[in-house]
Amino acid sequence: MTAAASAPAPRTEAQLAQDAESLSTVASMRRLVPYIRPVLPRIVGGIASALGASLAALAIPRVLEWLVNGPLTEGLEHHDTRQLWWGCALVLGLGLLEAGLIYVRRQLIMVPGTQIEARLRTELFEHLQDLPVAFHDRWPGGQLLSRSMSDLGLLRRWIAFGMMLLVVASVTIVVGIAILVGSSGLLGVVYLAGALPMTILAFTFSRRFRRVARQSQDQAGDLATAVEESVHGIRVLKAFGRGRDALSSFSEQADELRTTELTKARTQATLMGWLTAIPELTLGVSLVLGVWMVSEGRISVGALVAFFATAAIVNSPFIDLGMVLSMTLNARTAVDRYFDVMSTPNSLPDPADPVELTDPRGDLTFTDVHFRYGDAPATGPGSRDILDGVDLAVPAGATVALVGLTGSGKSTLSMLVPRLYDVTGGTVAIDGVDVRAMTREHLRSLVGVAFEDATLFSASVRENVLLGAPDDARTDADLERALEVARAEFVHGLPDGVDTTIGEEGMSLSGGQRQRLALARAIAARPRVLVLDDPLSALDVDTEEAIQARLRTELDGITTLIVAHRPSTVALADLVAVLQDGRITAVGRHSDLLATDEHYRYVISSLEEEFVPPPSEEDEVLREIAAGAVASVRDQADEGSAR
Ligand SMILES: Nc1ncnc2c1ncn2[C@@H]1O[C@H](COP(=O)(O)OP(=O)(O)OP(=O)(O)O)[C@@H](O)[C@H]1O
Repeated sequence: MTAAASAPAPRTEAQLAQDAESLSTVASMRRLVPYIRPVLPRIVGGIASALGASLAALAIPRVLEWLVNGPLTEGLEHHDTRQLWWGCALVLGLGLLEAGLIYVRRQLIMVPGTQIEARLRTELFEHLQDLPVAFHDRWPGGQLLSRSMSDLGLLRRWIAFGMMLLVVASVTIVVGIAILVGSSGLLGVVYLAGALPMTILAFTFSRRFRRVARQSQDQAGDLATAVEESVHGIRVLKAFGRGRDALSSFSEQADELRTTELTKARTQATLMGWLTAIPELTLGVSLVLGVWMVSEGRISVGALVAFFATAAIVNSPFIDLGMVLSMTLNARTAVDRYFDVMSTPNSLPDPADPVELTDPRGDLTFTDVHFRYGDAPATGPGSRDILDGVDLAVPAGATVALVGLTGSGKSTLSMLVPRLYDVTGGTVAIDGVDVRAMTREHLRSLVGVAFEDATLFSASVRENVLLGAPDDARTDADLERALEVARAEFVHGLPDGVDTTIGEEGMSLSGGQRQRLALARAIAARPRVLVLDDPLSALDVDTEEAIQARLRTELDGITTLIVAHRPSTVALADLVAVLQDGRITAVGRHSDLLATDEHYRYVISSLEEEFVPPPSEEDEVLREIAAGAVASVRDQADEGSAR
């Protein structure tokens, strides 16, 4: 059994969500510590400034108490206003200090949030690049997009605002209540009694809000996938007139998200309502009690004023707490969703002790290769290995065409060479070295690939073609050579030649043009082993022939495995290998196989049926008849208009 076969099955999205749910909010957020550590001084400075501002605010009522009890009563009786002025100056000073500290807090806290967000996003992108194709088969693009954009945006806002407000609100409440209980005794205890139902409420709210927050962020990801898919497939939707269907299914999803968002907003509004009402209620009760206590001479008027001024200051963080709690739970969901991806290990790791081929020849061998996709059922139909013991040797410098019925596994076999997937049994080797014994970077410097579905990037032609080229083969001459072999000289007619930026995924080019650039890219990489998966399928016959002629000399010395979907592609090859029932059942020259192998004859005849032949003499005659018919229609029209 191979390493890949024994690897644990990847966690599904639902399982990952469950794993995350089992963590406490503190445990979940603790995963951010390595990211927060480098910017910790600024964050601590910001929190300290915010705390200083709150303490300055809490000190103001103490000065007011002293002013009311001292300078305002006794002082004025003795016509002594000096202390009054000093008191006013102190209140002003504390107010200015509070404002100054709030300014410092904002300055300090602004940067860390954006720094952490940028680092998290870059690492996510890096990890996504590193994860194998099998991961991307399972994860919808929109989910990854929403995790790297909106989730990280939520996290930035929490770091810049929520985290600090959480600390400041908690400290202000604790210190404020301690002051209230310490200075006003019974009044403080009454106020404190209100904190108990609020704690219970906050706890119940957290559980409910967490569930709905996760649901809404997951639904937003699904919605992003729907947008991505319909934008990607806009041509198909328009061509089949399915725009309305796409819209109605999108509206359904958008409605679901809206309903979840509303539930979330209602849950938050309920909590905020209670967090506003309970302190106000306790304040009301305290007011009645306080007035009675003053009338009974149990506390001074100054103490009562100070109590209410302090309680007013403590009330506001109670209200903030509702908002901060929901921000924190949103951020926690964002962290969970981020680490769902980041904690997915790479199932195709580099070996601990990699082998490097210093002078590669390019012998490519498949020995008893087995493969099945991760989502294949363990039993029943579809449980068989797609590749079920493939043995094939492509000698260095040879070109072998892989031929088989549709769905026989030709593309799958070709993807095992650059390790886009790993075998689940057997080995794929270059010069006798298992491809899994090399680093992926080294392996991919040896192997060039071009697929039928030519993917290009929104970058210049030059950048696209030289994407995989080694450092010493990136000159203009290298670029021109690759373009010439792939017959992609059309790029010189583009507005900025090879420096023209081609639109998103190269959609501004024709299918054939994209394929030629993808082929040029594979050639520019100067590989020892070239894997071509029907890279000429979108080309007209003349262009294909011209490219084939050029490739035949160019491929001399490069080991080439070419998946053939057209009989003409077979002409490129020295040998043809027939893939049937997951195995190579015959290897030989095209003419020999035609004579000896019944399955090969069947496959070639089915490929010929699909293949549109080049124009024949008969076509030329038909074309002339058609041209004549068009001309006679035009003549009749001219006559009609003359009359
Ligand atoms: N990413 C995937 N996940 C699961 N199954 C897959 C995946 N890609 C291909 N398959 C399945 O593997 C089998 C072989 O597919 P593959 O594309 O290798 O065949 P092929 O011979 O190249 O076909 P064609 O000639 O039509 O291109 C098919 O049954 C296909 O449904």
